Amino acid sequence: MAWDWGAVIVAAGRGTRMGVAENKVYLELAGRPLLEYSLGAFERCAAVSSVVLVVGEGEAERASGIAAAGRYGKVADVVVGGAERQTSVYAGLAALRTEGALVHDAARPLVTPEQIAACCAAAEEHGASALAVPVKDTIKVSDGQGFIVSTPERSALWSVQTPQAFRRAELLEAHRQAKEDGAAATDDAMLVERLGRKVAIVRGDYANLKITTPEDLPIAELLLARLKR
Ligand SMILES: Nc1ccn([C@@H]2O[C@H](COP(=O)(O)OP(=O)(O)OP(=O)(O)O)[C@@H](O)[C@H]2O)c(=O)n1
Ligand SMILES: C[C@](O)(CO)[C@H](O)COP(=O)(O)O
Repeated sequence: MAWDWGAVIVAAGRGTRMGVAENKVYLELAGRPLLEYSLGAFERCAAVSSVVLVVGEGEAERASGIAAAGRYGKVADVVVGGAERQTSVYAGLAALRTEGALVHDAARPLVTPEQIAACCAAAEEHGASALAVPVKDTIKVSDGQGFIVSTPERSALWSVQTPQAFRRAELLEAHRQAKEDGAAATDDAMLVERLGRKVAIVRGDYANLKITTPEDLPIAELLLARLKR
């Protein structure tokens, strides 16, 4: 890679949709905390030199302990996140020093070093990139009252994942601008898109699922056993 790459791994959520009392990134997947899988993938990706781990209030010791026990030596900093994913990413970015910045959800444990490297390569070529898979279902837009208003053409729809990769200064600027404008986004690409920049799609893998609701965990266990990640 031409750029030096660092990663922000966001792990400061609550897991509300998971319906558990603790932050879901500490739930076990095949006997190891979810968080460890992402740390492992970034550790094994040669393109990445450092990782900033963003954790919840009061969780720094627990997260640092997991990073130390697993010898994830690329973890350069552990910072406390915010109330929303967007504020957590912003906090992590502020602590990153590399030219390239990857952003990844700790809630996506099945990411691979190859996918991370592919995002870095595409961002170096196009300015920014995001891992994504083609949508399999037909997607409807609702009126918010329980009725369908339209059906977007499926062939143009992608379900975007993480990692997403950017030039760090550009992503920081996009976050700064969004904060100033009061713009909320559910991913980082969206913040860069709103500044008129292009984000390249990197074809990902359906197995890189986000552990969001209870049925996702047993599915991830099956995938893990099958894919030997
Ligand atoms: N304030 C927040 C919210 C989310 N995240 C992180 O962003 C990723 C994706 O978020 P999501 O799946 O929504 O996680 P939660 O916020 O924990 O889940 P929920 O929305 O169901 O509460 C997760 O790795 C989560 O830890 C974060 O760092 N800070
Ligand atoms: C960033 C993301 O994982 C891309 O699919 C997703 O948007 C995170 O959303 P969430 O609302 O934090 O679950």
